[in-house]
Amino acid sequence: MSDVVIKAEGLSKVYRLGTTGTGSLRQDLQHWWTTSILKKEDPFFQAPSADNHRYGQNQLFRALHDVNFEIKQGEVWGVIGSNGSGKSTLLKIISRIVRPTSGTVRGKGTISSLLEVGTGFNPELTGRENVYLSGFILGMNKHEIRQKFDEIVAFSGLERFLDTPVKRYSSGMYVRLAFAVAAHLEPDILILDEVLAVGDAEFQKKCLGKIREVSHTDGRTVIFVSHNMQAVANLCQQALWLNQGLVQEQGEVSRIVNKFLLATQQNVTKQYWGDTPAKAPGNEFVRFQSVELIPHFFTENMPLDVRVPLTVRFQMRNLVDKALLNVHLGLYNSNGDCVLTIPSAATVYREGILAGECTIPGNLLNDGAYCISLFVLAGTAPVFDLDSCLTFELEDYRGDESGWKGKWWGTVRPLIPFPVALQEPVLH
Ligand SMILES: Nc1ncnc2c1ncn2[C@@H]1O[C@H](COP(=O)(O)OP(=O)(O)OP(=O)(O)O)[C@@H](O)[C@H]1O
Repeated sequence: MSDVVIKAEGLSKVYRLGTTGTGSLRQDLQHWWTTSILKKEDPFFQAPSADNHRYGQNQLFRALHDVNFEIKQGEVWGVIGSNGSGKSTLLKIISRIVRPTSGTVRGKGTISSLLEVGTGFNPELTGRENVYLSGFILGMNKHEIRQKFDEIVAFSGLERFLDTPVKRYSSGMYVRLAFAVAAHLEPDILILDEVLAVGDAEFQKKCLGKIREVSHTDGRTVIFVSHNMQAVANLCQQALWLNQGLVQEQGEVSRIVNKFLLATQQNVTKQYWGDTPAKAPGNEFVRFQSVELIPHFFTENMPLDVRVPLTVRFQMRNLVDKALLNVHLGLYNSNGDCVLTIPSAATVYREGILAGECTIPGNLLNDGAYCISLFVLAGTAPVFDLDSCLTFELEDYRGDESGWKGKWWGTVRPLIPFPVALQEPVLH
């Protein structure tokens, strides 16, 4: 299709132990710059140890395997996955810093990658000189760079260190400058790796704002790696979930993030889209504003236990006057089985914000991980599915009178009175 700007087909990457790679992105880039561009020896280079990498036969390690996806013009994609799942490798391949072992990535338009900018920094040159150098490497002329220079410097907040060689910068300062350069070059495609892992909260907020501006206002394509699921969910429309080098799933961001969180057992007990209505899940009929799981009693740092009643509360904008709507709450266990469905009554609503809540009683669900989906229907016709919007885990309180301390068999474990009494004692 004509609006596809990046297409990856059958992408695989196999690393050979000890050829290159330190496990640290900055050191990798520094090593590549020193050895491949400056043609010098890198005195600080250390190959990764076998302790922290799982290598297969013949010292080969498969970092990516048969990865396929298409990214369209103006889309913002989040690449998510656990540590070592291949996210940075994928970004390095798209940025053309690393070659795939097999498969292809085809791109359309200019790519500005935080990796590439960071790689281009010469440690001996000052911040100011590196801004110009990066601009030149990325094809800008002196006049264009000068026009952007003040904005880049102001964004980085590094005015006082502009004439300091970047080898004296902390890794946070380094990334601030690299991000400022990459984001201000007006690329067609902006590639960002873990920009939120460094820097203070204020800078992270600024980065998020800039990414939003680059994508929403300027309509550019952004690919964004982060471990911050809240940021991914707020910023991106699509997500690609990598698991041990394989694409576990890809698609609409909230569905993928929630599945990932459920799989990695991180609880999501609240989602709020009130500040970002354009990003809120929904369509031309309804749009969700918030959804929340409220335990009736809760001890901080203690797992939720099976006795606790759980209220699910949501707010949703109804965009069609006199719409006949009903909402179904679906509760699923970690096998994907539907444990129960709770329907609201079908009602004709005026246009406006609807609020609903229902409570799953305590002493009903078994130990385990759960997710909740909300389905909006018009009678029986589907209107919108808010898939896997809340995830949580329950633990048994292990205080059962039967003395059994393990998990109960069955999908549910309701507390149903079961008195057993001696009816006819044997008389001796
Ligand atoms: N140059 C290299 N040589 C050998 N192995 C490498 C090299 N670069 C990465 N790896 C290995 O490939 C796997 C994928 O690494 P990658 O950095 O792409 O993962 P990631 O998902 O970005 O991880 P993280 O979230 O920790 O940054 C890891 O096990 C890593 O140790």
